[in-house]
Amino acid sequence: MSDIRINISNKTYVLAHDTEQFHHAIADLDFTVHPQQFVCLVGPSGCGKTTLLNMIAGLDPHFEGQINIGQATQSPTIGYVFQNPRLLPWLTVRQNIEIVFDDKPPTSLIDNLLDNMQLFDAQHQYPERLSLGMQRRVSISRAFAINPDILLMDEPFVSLDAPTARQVRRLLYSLWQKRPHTVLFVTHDLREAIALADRLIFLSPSPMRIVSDIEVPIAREQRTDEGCVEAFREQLLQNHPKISELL
Ligand SMILES: Nc1ncnc2c1ncn2[C@@H]1O[C@H](COP(=O)(O)OP(=O)(O)OP(=O)(O)O)[C@@H](O)[C@H]1O
Repeated sequence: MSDIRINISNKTYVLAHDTEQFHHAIADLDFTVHPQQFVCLVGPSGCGKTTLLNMIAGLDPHFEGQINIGQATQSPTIGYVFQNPRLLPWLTVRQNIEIVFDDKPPTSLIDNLLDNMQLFDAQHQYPERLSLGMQRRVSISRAFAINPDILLMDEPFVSLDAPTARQVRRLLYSLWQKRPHTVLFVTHDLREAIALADRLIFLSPSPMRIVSDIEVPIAREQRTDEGCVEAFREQLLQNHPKISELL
């Protein structure tokens, strides 16, 4: 897998054709993500983060600019964890993960994912019986199942209570360490971003641009130390006061 280059000069939504009303969502956004880098995108509500992920996923081709992922000859595999877990209610946990395969996947692959996400005992349950935290773990497992080159995650822990979010974050992190992929992870939570990311990209209100692009210098083994994360957060807010306006 090579670098991902994102260079978007303009993304505009047409709000009403008859009155020529537009929303200028993204302008002059240019950055490169290196293989297996974990990047958190942080920006205010409505600034265009989901729009950007949809464009990278190929779900929205209507923009000016270029997104270059991997080799031109080989299209990359992209996993997408949406804000809403989007599980199929008539399928069990296990079937909701298996559904991303054309043929039946190896039993051990699904077993390992279920095990890693602490879902093994719930594998035959249907989504309506699952807590939101469990549903989110299923959707993360489903995205990892295809062993993606790039994993797009759109606020996957939003609306979870703090202890559940911490638990799912730890599970995600340990899964990612076993199978590192390039990750673009959207969040509003600066502590969460610092605990997970190699790099933080702060984004402006629309039209969305990069405000700051900052490496996280904390060693991986120290990321579970909340004191360490908090100290870096305070330092960041002090050195880059504009960031607090974006949270
Ligand atoms: N299909 C669409 N048609 C018109 N406007 C849209 C469409 N999709 C998104 N928008 C607008 O584009 C802007 C960016 O939306 P987007 O969902 O990408 O923001 P976001 O940063 O992901 O927000 P949040 O953090 O609240 O999820 C918003 O003003 C939104 O109303």
